[in-house]
Amino acid sequence: MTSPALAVTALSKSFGAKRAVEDATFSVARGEITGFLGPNGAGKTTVMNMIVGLTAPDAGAIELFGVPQGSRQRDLRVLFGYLQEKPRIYPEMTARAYLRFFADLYGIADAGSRVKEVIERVGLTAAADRRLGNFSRGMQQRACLARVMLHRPELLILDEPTLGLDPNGVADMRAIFREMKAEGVTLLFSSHQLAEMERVCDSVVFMRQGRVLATGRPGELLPSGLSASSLQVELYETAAQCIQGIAALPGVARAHQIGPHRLELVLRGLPDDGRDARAHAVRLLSSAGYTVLSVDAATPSLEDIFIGLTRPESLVRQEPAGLVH
Ligand SMILES: Nc1ncnc2c1ncn2[C@@H]1O[C@H](COP(=O)(O)OP(=O)(O)OP(=O)(O)O)[C@@H](O)[C@H]1O
Repeated sequence: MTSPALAVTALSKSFGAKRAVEDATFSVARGEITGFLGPNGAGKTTVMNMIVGLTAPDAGAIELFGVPQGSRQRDLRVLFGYLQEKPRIYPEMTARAYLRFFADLYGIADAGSRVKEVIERVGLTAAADRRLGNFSRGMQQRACLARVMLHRPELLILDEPTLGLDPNGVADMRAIFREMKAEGVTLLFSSHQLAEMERVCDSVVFMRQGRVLATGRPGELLPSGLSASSLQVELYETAAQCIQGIAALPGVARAHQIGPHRLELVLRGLPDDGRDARAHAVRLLSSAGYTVLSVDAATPSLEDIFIGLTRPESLVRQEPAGLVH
């Protein structure tokens, strides 16, 4: 079996009394885009710094393409590129000069043509001879991304690459990720842009308070308490009037208001079959005297999952403002 691009096992790190990362285990499949998610201070940057060798773990193991970190067999640094959160640029340099400077520093043989290639890859050809200081935040971020891909790494590790970008900048970044994936590059990136993660990620890893809470494919991850028997129900009656009565019905595990006439309902003891669950909900609510206008299987978004995992006491849909930078 082919080894994953990255395997992190039981990784821990403390800074003094602060346990920044505790027993973190996850892997990143080759050729996939993996999103690394968690609230501020979850430990994502610390994990990334340990993966790339900037921070020494207290315990645990890291393998890159099947090779243990610290092994002398191969210089692992050539395998990955790392874009740190808030990377530094040299504002007085043009994008081309900046990239040429690093290409020479890294000893890249075909520096001139490789610089041209990466400039094209991140869509900066027209601006290549402008000074970085005059670039927008999104363009600066693209120049930094170009820098970390100069040496043709097989794995890109990107810490908050979309932080501070406007929606166009985020969409550009997403397109670049997809193109890189199509070329066979593996990506691991942290982000708070949940909707963006959902659209671009093959897999996600959730962290909170130093621990990995969940890993998996976005469509398959379910927050605790949500299951395939979670439904969104639209009623003729107002949700506020009937929420308590519905929550008290036998067979209803939870009921939350999610709109003036909409409820999220979790039924008890049903098989994971959406059709059965919907039919059951209609019968249950109708026989209790409610008028059901529609019932949909609730497909949790990454945002729902994030809230479910990071605030287990609350599965009520909330505005993302408190979670997004
Ligand atoms: N060098 C350090 N010294 C002391 N504490 C640190 C150090 N680096 C990180 N921490 C602490 O470890 C915890 C994890 O921080 P980390 O930066 O890894 O989280 P994060 O998930 O990347 O957060 P953010 O999304 O805000 O960047 C935080 O409580 C942080 O304050």
